[in-house]
Order: sequence, then C-alpha cells, then structure tokens
Amino acid sequence: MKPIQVGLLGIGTVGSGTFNVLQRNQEEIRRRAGRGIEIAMVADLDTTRAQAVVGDKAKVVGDAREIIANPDIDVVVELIGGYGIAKALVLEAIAAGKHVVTANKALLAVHGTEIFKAAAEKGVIVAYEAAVAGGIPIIKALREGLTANSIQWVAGIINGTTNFILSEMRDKGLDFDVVLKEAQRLGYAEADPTFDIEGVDAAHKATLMSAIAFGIPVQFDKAYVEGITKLAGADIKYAEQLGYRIKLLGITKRTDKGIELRVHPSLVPSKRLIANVEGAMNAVVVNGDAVGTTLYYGKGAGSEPTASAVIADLVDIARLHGADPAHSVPALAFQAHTLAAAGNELPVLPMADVFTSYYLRIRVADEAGVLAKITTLLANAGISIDAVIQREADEVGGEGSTQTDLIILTHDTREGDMDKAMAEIQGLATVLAPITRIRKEELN
Ligand SMILES: NC(=O)C1=CN([C@@H]2O[C@H](COP(=O)(O)OP(=O)(O)OC[C@H]3O[C@@H](n4cnc5c(N)ncnc54)[C@H](O)[C@@H]3O)[C@@H](O)[C@H]2O)C=CC1
Ligand SMILES: N[C@@H](CC=O)C(=O)O
Ligand code: NA
Repeated sequence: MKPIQVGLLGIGTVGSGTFNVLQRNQEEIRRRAGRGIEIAMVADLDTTRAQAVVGDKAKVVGDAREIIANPDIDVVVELIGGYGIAKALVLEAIAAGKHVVTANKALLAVHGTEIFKAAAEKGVIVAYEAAVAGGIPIIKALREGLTANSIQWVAGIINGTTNFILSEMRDKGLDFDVVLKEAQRLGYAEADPTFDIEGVDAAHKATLMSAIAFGIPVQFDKAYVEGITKLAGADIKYAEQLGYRIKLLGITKRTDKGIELRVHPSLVPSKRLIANVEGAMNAVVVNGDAVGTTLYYGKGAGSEPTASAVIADLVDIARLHGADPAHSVPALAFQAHTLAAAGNELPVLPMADVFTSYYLRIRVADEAGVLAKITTLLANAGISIDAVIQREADEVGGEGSTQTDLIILTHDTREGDMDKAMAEIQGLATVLAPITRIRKEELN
C-alpha cells in the first residue's frame, strides 16, 4: 500500500521532533501502521531552518497553503500554535478533505466546536493526542480504554511549567521569578508564559478532557481559571507540615447538577502518587465507575515526547484511512468518539455551586477570642472544621510580634457558602490581612 502522505505546518520544537522520530523509527512505525507514513512536505516561515532539519527528505515551502492545495497530501499536521493563522489553515485543510493532526490545545479548547463540526461534515479526522499532557496517551485512554465507564472525575497536573516552578520553590526555596526564567530556558513554557502561570494552558487541556469524558461541548469560556502567581512560600511550607503538597490541578467532575470544570492550586495529600509528581512531569488521574481510579504519568512537554503523541495519531489515521478519505466509514467512526459526539446537555457549573474543602490562612491579632469569633462565623455558614493550627506569634512575625497565623482546614462545603463566610471573617477588626484560601482535594 502506498505510504500515507503527510504535510507538516510548522517545524519548530514539536515539528522537528515529529520529523526526527518518524525518520528514526520508520520501519517499526510502518509495520505497526500497516503502511508507511511519509512527511512529503514541510511549511515554515523560516525555510532555512526547516531545510536544515529535513535535508533532502521532504519538500520545504514557506507558504503553508501550498501543502493544503496539494491533492497528494492525505494528512495535514498543524504545529504552528495559537488561534490566528493556525485556525484558518486547519479549517482550510478540513475543507480540502484532509485529515488533521494538531498539538494546539488553545485552538481546540476555544474553537473546537466549529472545527469538529466542519470535520464531521467532511468525514475527516481531527486528532489531538499531543494537545493534552504531551506524550501521555490520555486522549486515547479516555476515548477508548475507559469507554465502558461512566467517568466520575478527572484531575491532573497538566502544565509542566507550573509544576516545575512549585517543585523548585518547595525543594530549593527559590523565588517564583527565578524559577519561571529557568522553565523558559528549558523550553517548558508557552510562547506567552502567562498562559502557563495563570492556569490558562491547563484550562485548555482540562476543557478538552472534560468534553471527552462527559460528552459535553468544549466550553473553555465556562472554565474557572486560577494560576499560581498568588501562592506564597509560607503556604507551601504550612501545607507540607499538614501532610499536603500544593499542585496546580485541572479538575473536571460529574455531579447531579452539572459538570465542574476548574483549574486552581490545590492541596493534595502527600501520600497520593500525584502529589509526588515533580518537576516538569505531568500526571492525570481518572476515576471511572467500573475501573475505579487510574493514573497516567509521563512527559507533558518537549520535542520528542510531544512528537510521540503526534505520530500515534498519524498511525491511527494510517490504519483508518481508506481509499476515499473524505467518506471512509472508519474515519466517521473515529470521529464519533471525539468531540463531535458531544451530546450531553449537563451545564458547566458556576464556581459558587462547586463542593470542595479548603485550607485557610488567616493573619490575626494575637489576642484572646479571635479563634472563637472565626469558628463561630464558619459554623453559622454551615462549614465544618477538620483541623485548626495556631502558629506561635514569634515564629510568624519575629520576637515580640502581636500578629499570628491561623491555619484552618475545612470539610467539603459549597463554594458560594464559603464566599459569604470569608467576606464576614475578612470584615473582623482582628483579621489583619487578606485571607489566603486554597482548595483541597482528597482525590480518593
Ligand atoms: N513545545 C511543547 O512542549 C509542546 C507544544 N505543544 C503545542 O504544539 C504547537 C507547536 O509548539 P512548538 O513546536 O513548541 O512551537 P515552536 O514555536 O517551536 O514552533 C512553531 C513553528 O511554526 C512556524 N510558523 C509560525 N507561523 C507559521 C506559518 N504561518 N506557516 C508556517 N510555519 C509557521 C514557526 O516558524 C516555528 O518554526 C503549539 O500549539 C503548542 O502549544 C503541545 C504540547 C507540548
Ligand atoms: N507550556 C506547556 C507545554 C505543553 O503543553 C507546559 O508547560 O506544560
Ligand atoms: Na497526550
């Protein structure tokens, strides 16, 4: 059978990894796919750099549309990134009847509905394993391996940059800014690193997992997004003393009322495997009603780990791609298991209706009766307390300090009730600084 013909749009970090791994492992990949996979054309604005990567093994062009216009190209791999030209090129490739592989989580999380509708109408595949947790085959696990389950929840460390920052801050006591620069130097961060540190990249990925797990449309605009920029070293330290680690988690959960979809720092019990995922590594925990809890761990970023996922999608397409790609039944069957199949009407819940437990750090005047006032306000709001620790004032503010920190862990409560209680506690004269509130997930 003739090798499937691939056109690569963008040959930067992920594109060059894809090219190199396909070259290196081509015989094994051909055997597994049942036919060869050949990158016939590569487009990049920097044609000199592209030429240096591919040598004489593929045709290099500066204009991506030359690839889309070529009738011999079966699959277009979009590795440019962003919402602009990448969106136009993906839609044009679909309109031209080509299957698409992309690592672009931002594009799919925001414009996925339009893109998957266009693909379904044209009968082509849009595959995106690389878009979530890089080399970890989590899309395949959700779509295929766990397909028998009613998924209950998915929670993951799905941004390597922020996990690296939190690990380095905790282990080496380094400052946020110093570690972020190091993450950029190591190539973990997005072109705009605010996407990483403000939780946006993780929310893109959580949005995609939520859509597959629960059959809802992609709704990035409904995701709650909070990054790690407001985390203080003191909270990382206190959490550790209480037996927890702080991780930036992407969480999506099924409830009776709707779907939770949120990204925020979370306390996770230190004994959980996911709490021990360090540096730029990713991990996703999926809970299904039949299988129970499963864990997926690996490299969520980088040239070859991400290429591993891009090529896995190409192999899937090579296996399914029939003589008439635009109307092949296998292509439609594949599509039916992707986001185009979203048929669930459950709404994404506002944060006020999310149930979770909390870590609170409250800076208070070190005087009698303060703790009682605070616990009374919590009790009045129906919030029950799991643990309270009062720091020694000298430890918190130095010798002779008149201020101290109260650390409170709560049981599960509705976020809207917690908001009200927090406003009342913040209003107490003896509360001396903005209250720190971090959600806590037991993940069991
Ligand atoms: N780097 C990583 O570890 C991961 C990246 N991704 C995603 O993969 C995609 C690519 O990321 P990287 O390879 O890191 O980016 P990159 O910046 O290294 O590569 C992008 C390439 O696209 C080229 N390009 C830009 N505009 C173009 C145009 N109009 N036509 C043709 N080429 C054009 C650039 O010259 C560059 O070579 C992004 O969507 C990113 O979010 C996903 C998972 C991990
Ligand atoms: N910037 C991302 C790269 C992969 O998606 C991350 O840090 O995880
Ligand atoms: Na993946």
